[in-house]
Amino acid sequence: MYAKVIVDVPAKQTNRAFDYSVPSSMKGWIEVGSRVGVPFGPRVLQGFVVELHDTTSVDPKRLKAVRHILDPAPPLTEELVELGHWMSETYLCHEVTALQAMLPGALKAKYERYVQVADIEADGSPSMLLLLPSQERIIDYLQRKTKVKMEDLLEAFPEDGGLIRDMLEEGLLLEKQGMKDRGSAKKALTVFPPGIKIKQNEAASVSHHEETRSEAGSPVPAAESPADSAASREPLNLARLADELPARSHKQKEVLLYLSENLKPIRLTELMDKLQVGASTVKGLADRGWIELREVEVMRDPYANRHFEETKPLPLTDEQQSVYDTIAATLDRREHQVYLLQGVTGSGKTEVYLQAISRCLEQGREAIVLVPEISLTPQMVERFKGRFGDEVAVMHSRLSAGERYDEWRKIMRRQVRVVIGARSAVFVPFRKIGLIIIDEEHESSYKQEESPKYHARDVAAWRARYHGAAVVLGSATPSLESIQRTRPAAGAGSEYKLLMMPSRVAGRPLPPVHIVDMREELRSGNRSMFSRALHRGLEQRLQKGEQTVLLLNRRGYATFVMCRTCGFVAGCPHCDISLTYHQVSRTLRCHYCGYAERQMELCPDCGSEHIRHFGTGTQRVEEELVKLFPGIRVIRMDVDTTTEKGSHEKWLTMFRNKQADVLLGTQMVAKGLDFPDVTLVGVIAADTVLNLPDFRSAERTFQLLTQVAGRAGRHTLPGEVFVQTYTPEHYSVITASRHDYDAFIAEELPHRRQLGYPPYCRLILVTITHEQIPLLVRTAEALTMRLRELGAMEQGRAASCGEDFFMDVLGPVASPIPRIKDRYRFQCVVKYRGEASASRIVSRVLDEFAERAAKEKMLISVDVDPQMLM
Ligand SMILES: Nc1ncnc2c1ncn2[C@@H]1O[C@H](COP(=O)(O)OP(=O)(O)OP(=O)(O)O)[C@@H](O)[C@H]1O
Ligand SMILES: [Zn+2]
Ligand SMILES: [Zn+2]
Repeated sequence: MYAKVIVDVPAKQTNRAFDYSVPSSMKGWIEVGSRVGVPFGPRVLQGFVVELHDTTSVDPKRLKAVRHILDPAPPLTEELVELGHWMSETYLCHEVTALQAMLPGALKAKYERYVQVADIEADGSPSMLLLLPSQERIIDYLQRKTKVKMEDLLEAFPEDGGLIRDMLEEGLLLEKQGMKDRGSAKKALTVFPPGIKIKQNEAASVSHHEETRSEAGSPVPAAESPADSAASREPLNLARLADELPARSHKQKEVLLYLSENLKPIRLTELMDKLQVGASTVKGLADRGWIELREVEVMRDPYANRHFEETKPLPLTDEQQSVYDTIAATLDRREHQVYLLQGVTGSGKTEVYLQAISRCLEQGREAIVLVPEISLTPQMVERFKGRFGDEVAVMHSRLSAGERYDEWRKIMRRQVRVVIGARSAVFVPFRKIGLIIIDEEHESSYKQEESPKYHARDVAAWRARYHGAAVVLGSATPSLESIQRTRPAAGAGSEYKLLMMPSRVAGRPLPPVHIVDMREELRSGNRSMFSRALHRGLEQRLQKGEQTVLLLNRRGYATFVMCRTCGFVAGCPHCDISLTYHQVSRTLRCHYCGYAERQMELCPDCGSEHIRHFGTGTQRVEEELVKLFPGIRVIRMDVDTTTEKGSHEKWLTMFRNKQADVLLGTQMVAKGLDFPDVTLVGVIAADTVLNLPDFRSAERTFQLLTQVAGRAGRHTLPGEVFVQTYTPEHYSVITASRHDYDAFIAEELPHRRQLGYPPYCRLILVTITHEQIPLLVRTAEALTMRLRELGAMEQGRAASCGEDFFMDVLGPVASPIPRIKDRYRFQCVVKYRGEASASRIVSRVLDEFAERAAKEKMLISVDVDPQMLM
């Protein structure tokens, strides 16, 4: 048997599958999707099996063999391997990068370099070797230990770095590379009464309230287990043994009696807690061979101590019902279809998701729910756990690597059938997907900014097509790309189908939104960041004991340091960007390269002491709130206050329990929250996004304002919204204030069409970086020219066959951030319409330039469908 393996070296030369032979011992094990260790040159690398064959075109004698299989069951499915291939072509990334992105961080290989003594004997010339005493000491040290890391060796012989290097060069020492996973299963000592035979898998949920679903359906290494041998003997009678013990061993008696009544494995710590005995008491019994004590894998469950109120399906409103019926019919027919569910804020989209998932589970299929990271709030998790209980795994970045790994293992073991998570949860290794839901589908966080630069929406559609599954994209403010796809294309049907829920549940009205012109405020002498109207609104809410949500957009309110005498702004010496002030550590930091320096006391330019630290915008708002309304209780949620694990949850619970009057924050407070007593929403400054040099800025402004306005008056109390702005005439502000999506796109789409931006064209952003500008400019220009040339040729070819294809290349120009980490950055933008040939052209040009780029140390990166042109 032969395997094609993609190795873990993201480079052009290795971006293809290599052939290996499969030793017969592995034949029953190895599968497409297995993670393996394979010899590659002098090293052993991690790789993924992408194909298995009985024959090979390579001379079998020249093939190396697969060295190890790294996991008991393959972490990837055949489908995911195929998806990886599609991603590499679509997003122009290395295939291994795509495959790696599908695994939890814990499974990503970490390489460790070990130092070994060369096998001198085998060289046949031992007598020729004359070792220096210092060399002998090093060899002696290495022979006494195993797996000595290079760093450790250098630490043990701090004087001899040069000597060690020489020994490596002379071949006296060898460097070996080993592999290690970043995270691992957590183990806990577990007590086994005699005669209890248990499989590793089941042991995993020992003494956990979750019941164990049967087999994972995957082979697990037959661990040498003491319980197995115990089982072959006649089970010991624990009660009788307890009698044999002397009276002073009453603690041990207690343990034996407990175990004789509860003939099942129990975690050591739990047993100690229960019976108030020490570990030595239990270990003593194990030493006598009466019980078994061994380590088993346990699951970390971040929600273990949480009780979720069970919820029952609500009777649906007419609008919900008709949307649900359409989705359910598609599920029943096992058809593939992407739905765009446009439902205003508070229209009850979540209840539709829940009931659609129920239907999908009844069919024995699985469901994935994606939500933006910041709206993966406890409230959201609660809704799904409340309906589906232990069937739900949660994946988000606030879990530790270990916790995430455990959630992922639950999926591998088929212990859960619903996953709710942020972007990367789209890759969970389910095998029978029936439904994928993407909530707030317009959110830019569904696009990954690092390679693989995939969009979860498109990956979801791909997977759903593979499985014959439905996709539901939900939003009150769909992205223009998605809404465009609901419109019939020339000569064909539409790609997505539009479903609408235009009204709020129970006939509740959308809140009135008042636009406040802040220029007007200034003219009337109000210099505060609160307009008089918002001030009055806050006052009223405080009197009535109702709550307020205040939004301050983080972007545009950077936290920087400026000299008030000369206007000097502290910038990063390596990047063209200002440094960010971190109040806690009193440092200035660069968010792009990590450069940090101490807070300035004097201006480096003019020596002035008048340095002003602009704290986070939210911090300033908080200060002003407290000044204006003494005694006001404010919860501030921003990057500074939510880094600590669980802090998010803590703040929101406090707010829900009405321990605060105001929830003040960045985008975090705009989405998904559903609090009955919030009757006022204030937007401190609506323009901060509008001023960004980004063709999506109007769309983002409209979305953010609509979302945050949607937090008010969601239950019985009516709500009200104030939007403060310096551009009250802008259509994104006006249409958002009227909750009028159609009016917004009626203004926005013609702009996009005129400028040739998405959704009318697609974009590919090519960024080129180098330390020297002249070289950079030359290469950037050559590359852009070549793109233009090939684009024109393709356009000509398409025109002659009557195909619709258009391609244009803008640039090259300096990137909006012209320098990062001492590298200058230039970019060009490919605009195109029509089928995928543009990415083929870009891919071809990259290939042509690969050698030159390597020689010149030029870095070229590509972003297909970029969210930002940065
Ligand atoms: N059929 C129903 N009957 C009664 N109440 C409902 C029903 N459906 C939803 N609700 C309630 O209406 C409120 C709003 O629903 P939900 O949060 O799902 O809205 P949404 O459409 O997701 O809004 P947003 O886009 O703002 O997140 C919730 O409190 C929910 O419990
Ligand atoms: Zn100065
Ligand atoms: Zn920097």
